[in-house]
Amino acid sequence: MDEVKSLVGRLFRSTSKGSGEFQVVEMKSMFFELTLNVMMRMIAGKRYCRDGEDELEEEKKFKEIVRESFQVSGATNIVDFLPMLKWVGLNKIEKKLEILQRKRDEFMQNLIDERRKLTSSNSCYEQNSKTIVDVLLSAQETDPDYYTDDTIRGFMQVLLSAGTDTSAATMEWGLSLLLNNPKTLEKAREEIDMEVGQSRLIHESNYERLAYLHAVISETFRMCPPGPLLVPHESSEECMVGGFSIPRGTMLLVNIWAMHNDPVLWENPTEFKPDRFLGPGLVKNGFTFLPFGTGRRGCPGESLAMGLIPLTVGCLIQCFEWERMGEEMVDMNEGNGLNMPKAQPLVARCRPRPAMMNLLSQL
Ligand code: HEM
Repeated sequence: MDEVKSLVGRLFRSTSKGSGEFQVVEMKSMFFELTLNVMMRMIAGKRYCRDGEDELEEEKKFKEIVRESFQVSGATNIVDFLPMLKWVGLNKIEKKLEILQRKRDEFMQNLIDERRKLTSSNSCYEQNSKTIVDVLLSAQETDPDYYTDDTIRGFMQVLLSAGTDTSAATMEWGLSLLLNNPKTLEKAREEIDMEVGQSRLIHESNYERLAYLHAVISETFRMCPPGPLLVPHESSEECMVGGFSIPRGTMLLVNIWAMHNDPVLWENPTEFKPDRFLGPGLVKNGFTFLPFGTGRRGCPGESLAMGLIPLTVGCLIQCFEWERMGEEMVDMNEGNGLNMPKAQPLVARCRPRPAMMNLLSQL
């Protein structure tokens, strides 16, 4: 909640300068910084994106590592397909990855060492301020062969790359869809005004009563799933899938984008219709809607994401008025990258809602 409040406060400060005029805001980086702060606070108890304060050297280094990691994560490495090209010097991506990995390891190791020092020197260390690194370090005490520093660094990196861009991209797609469908935005706001009011921000405890907001998020996941092919799975035994015999050891990619947009399964799949997730028409067969995958290797971050995304999008609807940059629709094309990013970062016009000014000025 702290981080969502901080995002809302930051947006308020940057949009309340004019005399009630709409201001242009770029939302992609705002969402990304929000999810980066949430993850890094959980992992190591630190935030790296702070509003209005001078950037520390450590913050600069961290942002550079994150930027480089995302740049190379979706890149095609031609040497994977034609290994002999390595000998003619076409392995630049591999070299880049090696350098990046060294930088990442050094950075993560410093964080581990810092937490190790802090927890061992602080005898009245509070249980509820434990980070993921602290938990892994205490597991290291009982099982040092498994929980090595190397493994802990790996955990940190996986959580960071799986938990930031996915949630940020969903918020960006969701707000873009709402800007292109202002009546839906209005309906979601009416629900929030009725169930939460205007004297406090949405809280997770209100979720049960915000069915339409959740339907908006589900419809966003249906149309723009951030893991469109899940992650590659491998058959551990020979099996039959949809009448095809799949040998043991086959790599299986599940195209959930195609499933979520299949006209046989969904009426008018290209239309943004959150109502399809409400009431008796609710999708009953869970295997037609799998934004987080399923089974043993399904996403372990689902509840975290489903705590954060409705909260963020809901607070933005509750506190601000939103408009597209002009008559033209927000561009909904996809760019390159693992998590189906938008081709163009979302830029919109935004101003605080008069009814929320009192609350916003206290943030
Ligand atoms: C909008 C948010 C998110 C979406 C749509 C999403 C989606 C997915 C999908 C589709 C998979 C592959 C599942 C499969 O193949 O069956 C996955 C795996 C994973 N996700 Fe997420 N995720 C999100 C947020 C998060 C967050 C916040 C975290 C971390 C806290 C996280 C951590 C992971 C990890 C560690 C895996 C690998 C699990 C494994 O291989 O066993 N994800 N996610």
